[in-house]
Amino acid sequence: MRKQYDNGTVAVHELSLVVETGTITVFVGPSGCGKTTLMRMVNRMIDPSSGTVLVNGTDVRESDPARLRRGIGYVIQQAGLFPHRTVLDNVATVPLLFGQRRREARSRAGELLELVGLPSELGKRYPAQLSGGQQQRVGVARALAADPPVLLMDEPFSAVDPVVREGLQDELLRLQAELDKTVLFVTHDIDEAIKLGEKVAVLRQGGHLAQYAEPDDLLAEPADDFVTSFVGRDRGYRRLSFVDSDGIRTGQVDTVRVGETARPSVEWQLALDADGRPRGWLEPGTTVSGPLAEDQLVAGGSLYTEHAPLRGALDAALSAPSGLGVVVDADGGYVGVVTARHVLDLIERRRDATA
Ligand SMILES: Nc1ncnc2c1ncn2[C@@H]1O[C@H](COP(=O)(O)OP(=O)(O)OP(=O)(O)O)[C@@H](O)[C@H]1O
Repeated sequence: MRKQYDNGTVAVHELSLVVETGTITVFVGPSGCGKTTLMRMVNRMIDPSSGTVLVNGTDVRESDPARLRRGIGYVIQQAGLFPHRTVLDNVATVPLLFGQRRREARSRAGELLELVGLPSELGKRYPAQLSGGQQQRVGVARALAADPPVLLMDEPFSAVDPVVREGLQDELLRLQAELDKTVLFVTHDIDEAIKLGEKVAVLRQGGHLAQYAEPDDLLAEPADDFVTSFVGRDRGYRRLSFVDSDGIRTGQVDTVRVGETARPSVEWQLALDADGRPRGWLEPGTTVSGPLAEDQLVAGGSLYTEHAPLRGALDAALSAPSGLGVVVDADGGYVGVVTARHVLDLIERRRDATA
């Protein structure tokens, strides 16, 4: 399909692509490359100049717009909530519009708030009384209220800080594992695209499709210079997100307990809390008199949960002051340590094995 606006701007140039049902497909590209135009052609807020959009095999132009949009949730940046309605009524908007009883709609809205990770008490507040990340979750809950099979998400997380953003991304992946929606997700952040997309469509100016591939393939074999520059210089490192850590060597390190007496050592010692979770490092040569307190510790690096992809293991090693990445189990308990050398050895061994 193609979209040329009245002023002559070609926002989408002869784009043709199929999105798998029940998966997250991410559209990524620089500002102005036609991503929003594309989303809006799917729910008929904009009509294509030529070509067709099929949803479940039906041309959207043959569907009644109100019915069509009921089956397609739309989440946008800044959430776009109604400021004078409570959070609960915001979420219940569409079901009410379609004649559901107020009591039922509100009770379902309360369930949806919990589903997106918000306490239902927040339902009584107005949008301005929530943080940006909470508003974004309400936006997702509202889009899910009509239980649409298709969700359009247009830069839904770009207005929040990186930490909140990561939480929202994790939440979306968790929800998707449960709900199996067909999600079309727009972003200009390649890291977000790679994390969320089962397939990623890279667009360039004029809505040209530069590459449509699974994230790992995109990083391994960018189709051209544009995609190469877009996926960035760190793509070798990013690709480790898709590499398993089977067979990685790990080691052990001396541990001490916070609140107990620690012996001086010429080695780094890892401090654990009473539940065996890492709290930080005791630097070599530190003398401790009396029970070990948290303020005597050097902050640790990122933690690597065992069996997670290799990127986390390398990051843990590189970010630890001791150079020893801390490996934890699913409950956060200390398991062992991993070094950058261990990660590189594993990569080399695998390369040798396939050569
Ligand atoms: N109503 C309109 N009339 C004319 N041109 C438009 C209109 N809407 C968008 N455009 C132009 O079409 C192109 C694509 O816009 P679109 O909003 O789809 O891009 P985008 O990739 O979503 O951008 P961003 O990442 O900045 O949101 C841009 O050049 C834009 O200026």
